[in-house]
Amino acid sequence: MPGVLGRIVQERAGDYAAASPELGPARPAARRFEAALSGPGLALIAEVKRASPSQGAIAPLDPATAARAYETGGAAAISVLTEPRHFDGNLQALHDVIGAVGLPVLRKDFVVHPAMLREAAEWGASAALLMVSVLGEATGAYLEMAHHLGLDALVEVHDEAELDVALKAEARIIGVNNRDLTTLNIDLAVSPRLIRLARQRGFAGVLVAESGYRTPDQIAEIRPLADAVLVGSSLAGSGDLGTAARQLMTP
Ligand SMILES: O=C(O)c1ccccc1NCC(=O)[C@H](O)[C@H](O)COP(=O)(O)O
Repeated sequence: MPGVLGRIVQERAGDYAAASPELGPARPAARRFEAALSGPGLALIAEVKRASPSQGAIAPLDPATAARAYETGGAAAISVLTEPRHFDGNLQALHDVIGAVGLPVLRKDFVVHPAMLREAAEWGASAALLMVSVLGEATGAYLEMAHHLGLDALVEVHDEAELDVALKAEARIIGVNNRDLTTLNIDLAVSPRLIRLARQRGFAGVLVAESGYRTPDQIAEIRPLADAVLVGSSLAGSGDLGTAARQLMTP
């Protein structure tokens, strides 16, 4: 895996190399994250994102305060980055956000070990991100582990081959990332193309457009196609997160 993605995956694998892969007992599926994205209209997943490889430092957000602002601004769910080296995230941020809002919370990380899912469930997250670019054919096994733990899974794809893997794994929620994680280039045409393709292939689950959205006009393009949109940098760096969330999503 080339580029920054390869480096992050290697680092996260090292972080969890000594962790137990035991999941523990099965937990009931609450499906709160899925339900929050399934209502009428385009739902917003607003991301607590303090830094990133593409932007460097974005804003020194207090996670709980940021999440409350997003909730006030109309978000349907919150995404919290827990990767420490490149995104300035951590599990405490996840914990703080879960305690601060009534919305379902997604653990956004580079899941490479079952312990990362166990942690997400134990800390009270509703969902975890599973990246096909990272997990490949193991995506289905990780999806089963997430469901065993009562978690929803946002299964992320960036091209047609990855979409095929997500469909074969019987993902219920598929996210299409506009950002190529090897080059970090953003192409907002990726989500519409793959979302249409997923529907043509009979996918009846939840479809999420991810990354690169900054303006209401860009949101208008994806509104008729996606069930939800995941937005991080443009909201996190806005200075007034609640107002920015509401203005972005106002048609
Ligand atoms: O954001 C990055 O630079 C990045 C680099 C390498 C791997 C992942 C990366 N981002 C993860 C995400 O998918 C985004 O945080 C999320 O979709 C929100 O994107 P944006 O609204 O563009 O911040």
